[in-house]
This record gives sequence, C-alpha cells and structure tokens, in this order.
Amino acid sequence: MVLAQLGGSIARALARMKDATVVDDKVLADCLNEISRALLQADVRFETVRDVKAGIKSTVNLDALAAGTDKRRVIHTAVAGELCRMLDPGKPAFTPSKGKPNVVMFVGLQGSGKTTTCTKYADYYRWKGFSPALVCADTFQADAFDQLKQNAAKAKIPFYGSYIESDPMKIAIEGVDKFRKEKCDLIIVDTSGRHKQEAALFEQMLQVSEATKPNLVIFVMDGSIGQAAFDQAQAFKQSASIGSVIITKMDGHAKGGGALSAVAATRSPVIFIGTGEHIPNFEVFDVKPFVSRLLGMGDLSGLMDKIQDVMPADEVLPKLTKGAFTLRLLYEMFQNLQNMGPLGQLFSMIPGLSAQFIEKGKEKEGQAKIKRYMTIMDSMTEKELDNTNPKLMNKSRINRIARGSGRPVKEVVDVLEEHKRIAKMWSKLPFRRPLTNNRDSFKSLVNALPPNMLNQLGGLNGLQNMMKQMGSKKR
Ligand SMILES: Nc1nc2c(ncn2[C@@H]2O[C@H](COP(=O)(O)OP(=O)(O)OP(=O)(O)O)[C@@H](O)[C@H]2O)c(=O)[nH]1
Repeated sequence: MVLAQLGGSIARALARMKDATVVDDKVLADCLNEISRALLQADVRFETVRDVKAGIKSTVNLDALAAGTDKRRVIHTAVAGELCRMLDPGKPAFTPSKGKPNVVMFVGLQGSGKTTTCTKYADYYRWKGFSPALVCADTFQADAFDQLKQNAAKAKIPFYGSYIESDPMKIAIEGVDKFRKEKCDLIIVDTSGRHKQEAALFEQMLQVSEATKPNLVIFVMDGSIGQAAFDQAQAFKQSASIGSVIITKMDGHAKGGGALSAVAATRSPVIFIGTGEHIPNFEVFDVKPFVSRLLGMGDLSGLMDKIQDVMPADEVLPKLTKGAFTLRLLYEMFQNLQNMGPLGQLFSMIPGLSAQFIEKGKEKEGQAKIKRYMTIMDSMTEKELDNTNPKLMNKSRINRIARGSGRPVKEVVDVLEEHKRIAKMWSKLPFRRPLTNNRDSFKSLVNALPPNMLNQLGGLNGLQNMMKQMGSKKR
C-alpha cells in the first residue's frame, strides 16, 4: 500500500474519535491537528494543509447536526471529501483510444524513472488490448538505448531506436512513422532525461513534440522530491498544453503525499503512480479510491462508483436477471476489474469472484490470471462469447482457441470451468427486482454473500446504503 504511513496516521486520528465518549469541538480540533501534522510530515505544502483543515471545519458544524446524527461518520466523510479535493486537479486526463494511432511522449529529469515507466505504461495498455510500441529518442545518454531495448524485450513490446543516430528528432519521426505503418495504436516516445536542467529538458520536449505531434505528453516525476514537485509540474504545465504526470517511487518514500498534492495544485492530472522497480508495480491513479484506501476504508466510500463499474445496476444487473451469464459478460467484468487498481480488496466484494478465484496475499498472481483469461477470451468468436449452449464449446473449438491465444488447452478449459462456476453462483443471487424496493431480495442477498464480504461492506447498513446508491445513481 502506497503512503502507508500517511494513511495510517490519518486513520489513527479518525479512529481515536471512537474512544471519545462525546464528539465535541475539542475532539474535532484534536483530530484535525493530528491530520494536519500527518499531512505536513508527508511534505504536503503548508497552504494546502491549511485549506484542507479549513474545508473540513466548514463542512462539519457539530452544533447544527440533528440529534442522533453519527458525528464520527460526518467527520470521516468530510475528511475523505477534503483529501479528494486536495488531490483532484479538476481536469480530466487524456486516455488513448483503441484503433487510433495515439502518440505519447515521455519526458522527465534524469533518474526519475522515465524509461522504466515507458515500459510499464506500454505493458499496462497492452493488457487492455492495445498494440503498443516503444521508440527510444534518448540520444543524450549512452546506455538509454540498451535500457529501453532490454525493458521492451522483457515485456515483449516492439521497439525502435539507433546506436549511431544522434538526432533525437530524426529517430522519433522514423520510429513513429514505422509503427504507424505497422498499425500500432499506442506509440510511446522516450526522450532524453536531463540532470536538473529543466530549461534544456523542456526545449527538447518542444522540438520532439513539434516533430511527432503527440496526443499526450507525460511528465515522469520522482515522488521522493515531495512538495518540490510543484515548481517542476508548474514549469511542465506551461510548456506542454496536453500533459499528464506519472509519479514514481511511491513505494518507499514518506514524501509521496506531498508530491501528489503539489502536482494536483498545478491542475495537472496524475494518471499513474509507480510503486516499485518492476513492470507490474504500476497503479492507475484515481482520486476517490486512492483516498478510500489511504484512509483504510477502501472497500466502501469512493468504491461505490467502482462497484457500479463492476456490476452497474442499470447495465449489468438487467443482463444478469435474464439468466444468461455469458462469457462476454465475464470478459466485461474482467475489463472493469482491471481499471480499478488493487484487485485484492475488491475481489472479495464481488459474488463469485471471491477468494476461491484470487487467494488473499496473491493478488498479483490473480491479476496475471485475469490477463491470461482475457487473452484466451480474445481468441473466441462473437458467437462463443454470447453463447448460452454449454455444448457449443467442443474439443475443436477449445483447440482452436488455445492455438489462437497461444495458451495451453488446459487453460482454455479452466476459463470455461471458471465461467460455469461463476455463472452458477450468479444464478443463485436474487437479482430479480430492484433490491432497494424488495425486502425479501435484500434478505436473500445477505444470505448469499460470503461471510467476510458483509463485514467488508460495512455490515447490513453498509450494504443497504450501497444498494441505495447503486439504485439511485443515473449513468
Ligand atoms: N522503487 C522504485 N524505483 C523505481 C521506480 N520507477 C523507477 N525506478 C528505479 O529508478 C531508477 C531510474 O529509473 P530509469 O527508468 O532508468 O529512469 P530514467 O528517468 O529513464 O533515468 P535516466 O535513464 O538516467 O534518464 C532505476 O533504478 C529504476 O529501477 C518506482 O516506481 N519505484
């Protein structure tokens, strides 16, 4: 968990309120002071901390709350809300669309993790069905070519670069042209890092940008610089009109919270965070779930939106009620799950995709398994994906799918069996009428849930609220 220290301190401050017999202004003030201290220790800028504190205070008016209101919950919600506001740049980020030749250019200071991040980014989108390719336009450092080439080979991503060419623009243009012709839909251009020479860095960025006309420029920043990220992100924002930020090294640095909030303060969207040296150590950065996890309440709060993405009340549930839990529906669920960040916490919340599918403590293996299953499903025909006849999947179809996906026959059989198992569980769930309007359905849902899941959903009340939100939210 990134920023465990900051999250732990804030969660402890909130938990201490539980020990107070009465939640009054003094208890609130103590809690806010503790949260402010934790934020300052994470190197969040003083002005930002002051705004967060003031925001919580103005939202929580203890005297005005009706008798019987759960004050702790009100404070909890206000803290989560202000932290979200602190990290929200208020600006959507560009996301590549499949089938179009998206060009994404990476820039960053030397050692920020730029080259490693290029490969992580390519790998992330490859698993989402894109055809990424990497271009090394870093002619400044002698070993840059080898490093990116090795990373690309490890991740099995096509690569273009040159040992002898010294003009980064020429390489960038050639690489982008080559991969456009090869119909790659995500062409990633790695540019030279600079050692604390931001002016030179941005100058080169503009030149390569002029030559390749990228759809997105990503600035890779080292999270350990804390609030110093503000000036760098500000300078970047002024130089690139279409920029997003990736913050790396969020695994071992107490200052990560400072970097995140400082970048948000420049209204530059942070799109991913790097959480380790290896390719899978890469997380989508999404403010609400991030704050939820930070506060140790990852399974509830901001997660409601995510749950809707997994089983949106007005899209998936109607399909499910018709009784046909097809392979396509399973594929859609996998896709949704992939967008959600750490799957471990979430898996246990989804009926049928529970611990049996992903063992606790083995979330990474679980994610890899989903990716493999999706690769197999990518080799299925439309008819197979929408099939409801169990006899359709005969030996020859299974062999063809195995060949097409490059996976063993046994694994194709595993996918089919997993699908059958989940479909069977779903068929037992009482999604017949809207749950919030049906007390009996609600009761039988509670009975159908695995025991630890109900706890994670915040007990009966949590589940009821969740269902209400699911039922009321219009997409
Ligand atoms: N702990 C940790 N290390 C990272 C992360 N991302 C990158 N690194 C490491 O940071 C170091 C620098 O990464 P590079 O990818 O070479 O960085 P660069 O910005 O391309 O650096 P130059 O090639 O020197 O310009 C390497 O040792 C990486 O393994 C991360 O998220 N966490």
